[in-house]
Amino acid sequence: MTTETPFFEDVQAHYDLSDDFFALFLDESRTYSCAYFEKEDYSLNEAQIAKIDLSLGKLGLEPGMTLLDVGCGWGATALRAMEKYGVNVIGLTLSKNQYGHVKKLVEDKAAETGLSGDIRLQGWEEFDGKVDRIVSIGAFEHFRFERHKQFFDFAYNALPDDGKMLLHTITAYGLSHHHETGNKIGKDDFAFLRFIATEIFPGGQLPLPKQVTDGATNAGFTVEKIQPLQLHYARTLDAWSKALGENRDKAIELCGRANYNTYVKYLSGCAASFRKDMIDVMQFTCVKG
Ligand SMILES: C[S@@+](CC[C@H](N)C(=O)[O-])C[C@H]1O[C@@H](n2cnc3c(N)ncnc32)[C@H](O)[C@@H]1O
Repeated sequence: MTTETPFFEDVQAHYDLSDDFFALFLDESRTYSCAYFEKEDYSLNEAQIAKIDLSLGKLGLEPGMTLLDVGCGWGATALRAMEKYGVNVIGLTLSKNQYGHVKKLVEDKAAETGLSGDIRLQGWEEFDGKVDRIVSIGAFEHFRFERHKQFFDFAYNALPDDGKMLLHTITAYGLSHHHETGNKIGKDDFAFLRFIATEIFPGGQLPLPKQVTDGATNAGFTVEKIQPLQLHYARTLDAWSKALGENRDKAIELCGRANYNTYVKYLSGCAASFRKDMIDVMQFTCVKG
């Protein structure tokens, strides 16, 4: 456990806008991260389940283990882990709305399966237990550079000698990458990323892939595999944009025209940033031992 206070206010400013609003464009599992279109004809929901299975499948889960989900969102990964792998789960979120939504679902699943399911309104900064495996999907972007070392040390110490962590995060590319690839990046591209880090995800920061691998290896992990999913995120964002557009009137009724317009800009602009190779999204399999 660290002595740091999690960034509750910044995180809640985004996720606690309105559950009904997010439900208008997310799939029915309310997974809010890059889907994995493993098969060309997958629906968004099938691709979200495929991403969750891809992530959990890298962890070597065995029935009876305890899995920590750092940034459990609306609970799809924790529920799937209980159902498919027979593991106990602890899920952490900083969002009050997500906590209210997932706690009951996971408790019901625990009663049905005889497993333990514990959802907490708590940051990893405040977590003090030992677990067998860690999964973290789409949360690292909120942790801030100055806490990366603490996060990797925390994860390393929470795991047993043969422990594993699957870390899934959006990453940025530096100027040297754009020089090498001949990618034409302009002021507007950087202005868009600033808009995301101020108006959409306040305090959000995108690491370079090397920052993730250095952070993990400095803590003692070996990064066994890195899997980029860049164009899968563009496609996910297209699906969210389309669904939001189809629900325009309801979205405006729930959250106002300004929020609707901001989300249209955010979702379509992020899809373009993935396609332009400005940003990527990667799964890092970090193993101890
Ligand atoms: C983009 S959502 C992803 C949710 C989920 N993993 C998914 O794929 O749908 C990011 C999640 O990270 C959580 N989060 C952000 N900072 C956190 C922290 N310091 N500790 C724990 N959770 C955090 C948020 O509350 C939210 O649940």
